[in-house]
Amino acid sequence: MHAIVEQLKSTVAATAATDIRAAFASDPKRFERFSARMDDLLMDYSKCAVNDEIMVQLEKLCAEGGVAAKREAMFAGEAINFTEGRAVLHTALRNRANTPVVVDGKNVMPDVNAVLHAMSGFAEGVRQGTITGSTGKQITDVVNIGIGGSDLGPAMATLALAPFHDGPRLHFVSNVDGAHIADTLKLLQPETTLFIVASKTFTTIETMTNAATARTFIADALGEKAVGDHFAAVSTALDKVGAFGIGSERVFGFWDWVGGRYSIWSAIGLPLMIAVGADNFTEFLSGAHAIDNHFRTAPFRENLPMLLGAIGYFHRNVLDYPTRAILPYDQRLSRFPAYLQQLDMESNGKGVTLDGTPVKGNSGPVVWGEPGTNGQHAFYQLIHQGTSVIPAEFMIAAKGFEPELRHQHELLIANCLAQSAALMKGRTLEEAKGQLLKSGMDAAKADHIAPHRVFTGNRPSITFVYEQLTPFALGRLIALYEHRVFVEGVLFGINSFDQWGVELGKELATGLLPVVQGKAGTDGQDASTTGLVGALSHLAG
Ligand SMILES: O=P(O)(O)OC[C@H]1O[C@](O)(CO)[C@@H](O)[C@@H]1O
Repeated sequence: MHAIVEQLKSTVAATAATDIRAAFASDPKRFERFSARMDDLLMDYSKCAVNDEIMVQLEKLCAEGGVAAKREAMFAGEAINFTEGRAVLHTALRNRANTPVVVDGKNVMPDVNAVLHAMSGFAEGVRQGTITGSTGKQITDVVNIGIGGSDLGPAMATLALAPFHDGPRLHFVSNVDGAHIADTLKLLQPETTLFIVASKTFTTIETMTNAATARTFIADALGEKAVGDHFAAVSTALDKVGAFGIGSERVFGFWDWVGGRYSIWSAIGLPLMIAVGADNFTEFLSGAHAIDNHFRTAPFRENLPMLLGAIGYFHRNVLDYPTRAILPYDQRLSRFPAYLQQLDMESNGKGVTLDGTPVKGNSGPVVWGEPGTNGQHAFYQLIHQGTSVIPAEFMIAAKGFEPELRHQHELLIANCLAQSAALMKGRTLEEAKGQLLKSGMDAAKADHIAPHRVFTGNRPSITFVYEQLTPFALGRLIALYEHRVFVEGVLFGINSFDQWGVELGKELATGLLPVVQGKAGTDGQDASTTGLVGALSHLAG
């Protein structure tokens, strides 16, 4: 592995591969050679600093890194999340072929199908008004209370699939900041509100605290007995849910082999199903299943997740780029960058390899982004002219859902394509100066101003194009990124499926709560924390 990375670095240095602009000038077939398709989903990576030699080496890297074998181990239910002793089987949740998937000697598919069946019965009951609130009124508002993977997936996907949303209104409460639930409850009538408490562990302090506040909201308005009619729960910890007082017919389970950030396909997707209906949810699963099959069978140069992972690794560990920007040209994908932050950074933000030794080189990059065109008017300045190179990942549908606003979609497409072209082409000093002279500026001033109007170009980007953001297309897009994270994790040599890095802060917060409440002193706290506690308590009065 290390040898191929070194080889890739020398290939980059020796072949002037980073001159993407020159590569386009000399090869009219570059787009055909460095793009791949899966049905209507096109991945254009021709604007990355790759050539055939680099692609051959990346393929070799994936082969030597054992990506294919590890992929099969994941699909087969091996306990690849070894620090937690768990299989990693979110793929079983969308296994529309229903082929057996065996964990600890048991085929999990009957349980997966049974939960899906129960979810659709409940979701359709809420949507059609056969499941009502305690006073018999139809549910108009559903509030999902969860955080991290128990929030980001359904929140992102519900927004993304707004054109398919014909069920009750959905709200998402995640933050332990009381402002979040208070602002949400202000909009709601207890009689017509259903809360879904979503927590894999059913111990997460944010979710349990918000759930207790929601419970009081119902009990105060409708009486203690009404609670059962206004709550449902999603969890792997069914014993803990029972103690909260939610009837078993309203509890939807999943399993420890589903990671939180991979759980949108499980009962965590219940709010999405209530919003768009069971058939659309099934389509969403089918899109992901299509990518799963593609990931397992397509050859490297046609395999979208493999290519995306290999190029991601190339950017991070060969070219040393510290971040990547996710730039959907789709307002409805505005939460997709946040979703990918958890997926990618919680999975691959690790410092040790599988054998516990420090990662050589880099592990996962910082992932960030905002939808275009808004980002253009905010941070694209730095992407175009800043001192760091930031690989950008664009995505755009050929068709919007508003035929009457087609001209707006055309503008959106033009902007998306213009950005990747500008990043690649840039503008030389001569071009900048020529433009200024043409505009009538005198030569001395043009000399002075032109450097500020230079774009270095050669800034890499990947663009995804698809027909329309349907449930199928969204499922495909998410699964594509999941497998990209998997490929990169294998190449980094890390376990992508645990998240010990979130634990220390949680432990310290538990210890600090009595200090903040004034029930314990600051003995043993560091001087900064002691000072901050003092300042906050003084200000709170
Ligand atoms: O679903 P739970 O158990 O409430 O956890 C919420 C989130 O918290 C984390 O464990 C991180 O603290 C995530 O991995 C998870 O998605």
